[in-house]
Amino acid sequence: MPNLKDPTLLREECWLGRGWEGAQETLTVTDPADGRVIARVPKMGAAETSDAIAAAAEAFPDWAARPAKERSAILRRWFELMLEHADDLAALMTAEQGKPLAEARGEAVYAASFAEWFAEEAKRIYGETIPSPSRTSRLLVIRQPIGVTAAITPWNFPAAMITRKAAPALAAGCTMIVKPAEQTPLTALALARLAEMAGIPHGVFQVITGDAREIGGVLTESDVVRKLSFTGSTEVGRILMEQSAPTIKKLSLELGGNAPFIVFDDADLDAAVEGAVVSKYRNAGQTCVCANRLYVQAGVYDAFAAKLAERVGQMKVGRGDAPGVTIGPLIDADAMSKVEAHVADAVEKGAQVLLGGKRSQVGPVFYEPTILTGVTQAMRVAREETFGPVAPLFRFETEDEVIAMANDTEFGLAAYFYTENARRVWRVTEALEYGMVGHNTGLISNEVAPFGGVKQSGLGREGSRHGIEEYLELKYLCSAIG
Ligand SMILES: NC(=O)c1ccc[n+]([C@@H]2O[C@H](COP(=O)([O-])OP(=O)(O)OC[C@H]3O[C@@H](n4cnc5c(N)ncnc54)[C@H](O)[C@@H]3O)[C@@H](O)[C@H]2O)c1
Ligand SMILES: O=C[C@H](O)CS(=O)(=O)O
Repeated sequence: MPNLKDPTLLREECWLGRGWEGAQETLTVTDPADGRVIARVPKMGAAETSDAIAAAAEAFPDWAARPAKERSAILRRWFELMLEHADDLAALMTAEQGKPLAEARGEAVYAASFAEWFAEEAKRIYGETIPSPSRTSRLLVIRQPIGVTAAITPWNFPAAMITRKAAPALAAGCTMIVKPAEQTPLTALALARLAEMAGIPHGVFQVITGDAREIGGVLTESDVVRKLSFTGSTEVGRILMEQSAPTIKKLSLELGGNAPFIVFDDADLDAAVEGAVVSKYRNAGQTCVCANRLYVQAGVYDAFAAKLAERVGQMKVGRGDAPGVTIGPLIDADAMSKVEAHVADAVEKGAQVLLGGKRSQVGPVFYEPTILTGVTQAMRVAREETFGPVAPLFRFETEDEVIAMANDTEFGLAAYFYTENARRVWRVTEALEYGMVGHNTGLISNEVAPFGGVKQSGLGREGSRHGIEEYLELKYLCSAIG
């Protein structure tokens, strides 16, 4: 475990309504780079989840009744504390998730930005007046917090996926119970420690670790929990959607992706290579918006492949806390098996390995940054989210052909394309069936823009002015004055 500047950020207890709580049974937290146990956290279950829901319900009225400016100031303090402790948050993320330290620090700042943004949005939850159709009535709309909410989050962005939910929830006046991924609880618990330091009252923000199915079952079945925000695989999103149906919960689902990355003949190839690198290899390819399929127009295919290989060949595989490392470990052996299966399937069906294509010597869950050529739609990499540092290059001839291939998936989260043709920008942007599109860039995520997907990549949006609407209900008043 790294030495933290503030050791109180390393928590092996849950942050619940009554404060920090342990449990007889614990779950181990391991460093993915070498499998070492770095901490133990409580294995909480149904009883503790029910208690957390009760505490959240008890805290809700006062938190919702506070002036928005007061909630805003507390969220702002949480933001400031995240920035002040960014190095410690980064050290915890690298220790339990494996990402390179520089990326982890970037995530700490990114996570903090959601608290900053929604501290501001808290003060702008406006209502509406509506011109009445009659002389004797007056109509208006107010926005109110939905109440007790829950969040279930993934391991790949242990900090940002929590604040992207908790910040708007608390800004709106809701209370939130977070169940982080079992692989990355330490970052979540450190955020809880910072929430405690920021003065977020007990019960308003809780972090519970333990049995995912058991905790998730109680959260989804409870009629007190009026909103569930989930980020994770589409498969689990379906399960939670089904479990939430009996209580008609409001849902936000940020699910799987299968991003196309399209390079047209007229693209700036150097820019396209840089965009491909940042989109594909960030977090060792373990991001929901990473380029999963790279479509390159025939006229520039060989040149792009060569440039990309030269650039990727400079990458360094290793532990995330080692100097100069750009590709850290995959999260676990299952992730490694999936990446290997995807590469083997592609090669078996005729693809060639231009670079990498095998496990790194660094360790059992390290995979070499890889480029495949001669890839076709018949291969698994075309249909499934690889979630690893593998760039499969597909060749295409025409714009219509590549749009059809890009849209030939049940996913619709992010898509990218490179062209210098202004007319093509509008044609391709409007034709791509995705929630988010990057033009001449491979990095689109920030706190001010609406993040989310269409089709089976999810429901709703996070961040931006839209993100807070997920935690509000509209109430319409018709007042007779005649
Ligand atoms: N769209 C986005 O913003 C976004 C962001 C990050 C990750 N993801 C997606 O998440 C996936 C990778 O993350 P992951 O492996 O953590 O996903 P996952 O779906 O396996 O797990 C996500 C969370 O759900 C919990 N969970 C799993 N099964 C559950 C159940 N039956 N009941 C209740 N909770 C359950 C896990 O403990 C974890 O906290 C990828 O598909 C990736 O694309 C999407
Ligand atoms: O994995 C997907 C996350 O949303 C990562 S990011 O928001 O694109 O940084």
